[in-house]
Amino acid sequence: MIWTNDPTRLMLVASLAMSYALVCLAPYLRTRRKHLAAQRAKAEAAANPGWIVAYASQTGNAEELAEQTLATLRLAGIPAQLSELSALQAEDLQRAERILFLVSTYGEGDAPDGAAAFAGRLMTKGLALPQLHYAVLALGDRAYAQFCGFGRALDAWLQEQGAQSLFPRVEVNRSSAEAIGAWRQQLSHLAGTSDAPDWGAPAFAPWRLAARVLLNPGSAGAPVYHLELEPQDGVLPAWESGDLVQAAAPSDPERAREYSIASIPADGRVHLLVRLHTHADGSHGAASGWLTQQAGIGQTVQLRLRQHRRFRLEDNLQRPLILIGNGSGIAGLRGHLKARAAAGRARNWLLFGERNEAHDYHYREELATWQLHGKLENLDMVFSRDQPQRRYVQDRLAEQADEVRAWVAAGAAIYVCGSLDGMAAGVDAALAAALGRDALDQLAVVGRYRRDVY
Ligand SMILES: Cc1cc2nc3c(=O)[nH]c(=O)nc-3n(C[C@H](O)[C@H](O)[C@H](O)COP(=O)(O)O)c2cc1C
Repeated sequence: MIWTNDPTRLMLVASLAMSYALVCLAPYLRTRRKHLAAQRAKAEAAANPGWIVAYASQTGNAEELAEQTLATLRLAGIPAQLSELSALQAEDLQRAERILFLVSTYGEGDAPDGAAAFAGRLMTKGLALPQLHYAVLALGDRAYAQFCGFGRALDAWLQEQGAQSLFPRVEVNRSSAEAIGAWRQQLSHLAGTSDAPDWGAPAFAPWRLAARVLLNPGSAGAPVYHLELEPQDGVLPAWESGDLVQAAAPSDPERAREYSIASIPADGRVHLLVRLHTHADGSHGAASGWLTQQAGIGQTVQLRLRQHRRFRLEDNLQRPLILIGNGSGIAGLRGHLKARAAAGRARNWLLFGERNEAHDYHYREELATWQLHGKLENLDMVFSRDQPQRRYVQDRLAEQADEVRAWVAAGAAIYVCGSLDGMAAGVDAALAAALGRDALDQLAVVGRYRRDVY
């Protein structure tokens, strides 16, 4: 710069320097303002931690209701956060002033898989919780002996710890709209809103039945059909492998059945595996009878797709995968294998059980093709009735304990899909024997042991 005494020029230089300083300062001030705001928010959050909406869910019902509960609170301006029950530590419970628990029940009155560790870790001990106000929404099904067993146990434990209930436990039988309505009403009352969004019945959409094939002619078991469906409006909704559909017979829309989706959106259709259910009196199950016997090709079927986060691949897409199942459980596992093949993930090990190789080897060619192209590293098919001594998938798993340990040590995740009776408990025991019970529980907590058993 050339030195000058000219006052006009001096003014100009000074104002330029000032503008430059402001330009430099503005981002700094913005960042600082943001920083201070974040600090203030943090301090406020510490002073008033807000409400916690904690859920324990196996197939997503409790999770979905927890999300709706959270939305209702936030709409009312109440700070609230969502948490899986298993993520809560003793200190969180002792610090919190308000927690809404939404939990389902599995097994025989047990916690859903993901919450087993919470039940074992915290609910077996005493923990003073006099500051805690809470409510429980317990999901279950009256067809089971221990109706809402886990929700009731959680409620009783909280009472014993001195926590105070905000209103009596609400029990939901088979997603009853009435009970869910009662929970919503209590919530609106607490939150001081009358304009809570309606959590109305899920919307079903019309789909066209495009194909149906009997997969197991001559089987000793009930007939299993492969179905393909296309949306009537031609617009394929998004879903991920592991998700479910709900389907109901037109004659009995109240009793929708859930089926695992056996395809991925790239297939252009929803594939389902439906086993025809026959009651003792010879009549067919409403949904399975409708889907496999009554609905004709081209006819409209009402479906609703449902996210099933607990059984999605998520981060496990990157990991080696051990897929275990039996019977119609191949549906959910096939969805995952398709997603893996599409993503170029080849470290897949399928252990699958059915009755006879001659009749019940579902998707045989497809599995062989994946193997041939290196997309399925290990395939263990176990046919229970092809030898004098019955053999099940858990027996194979027990023989392969070393291999299971090696895969898990290499970071594998484990997915189990199929029947609860006979398979799920046997597989769980074989995995616990191979890996150790605590290690298996820990895998469930971090989402590396996921089950869709029914
Ligand atoms: C294999 C299995 C076992 C179940 N056991 C029970 C039970 O013992 N008691 C009960 O009330 N409900 C039981 N249920 C019903 C579930 O709790 C109910 O379907 C609930 O809506 C599931 O919610 P979620 O999707 O959040 O896991 C069971 C369901 C299945 C599939």
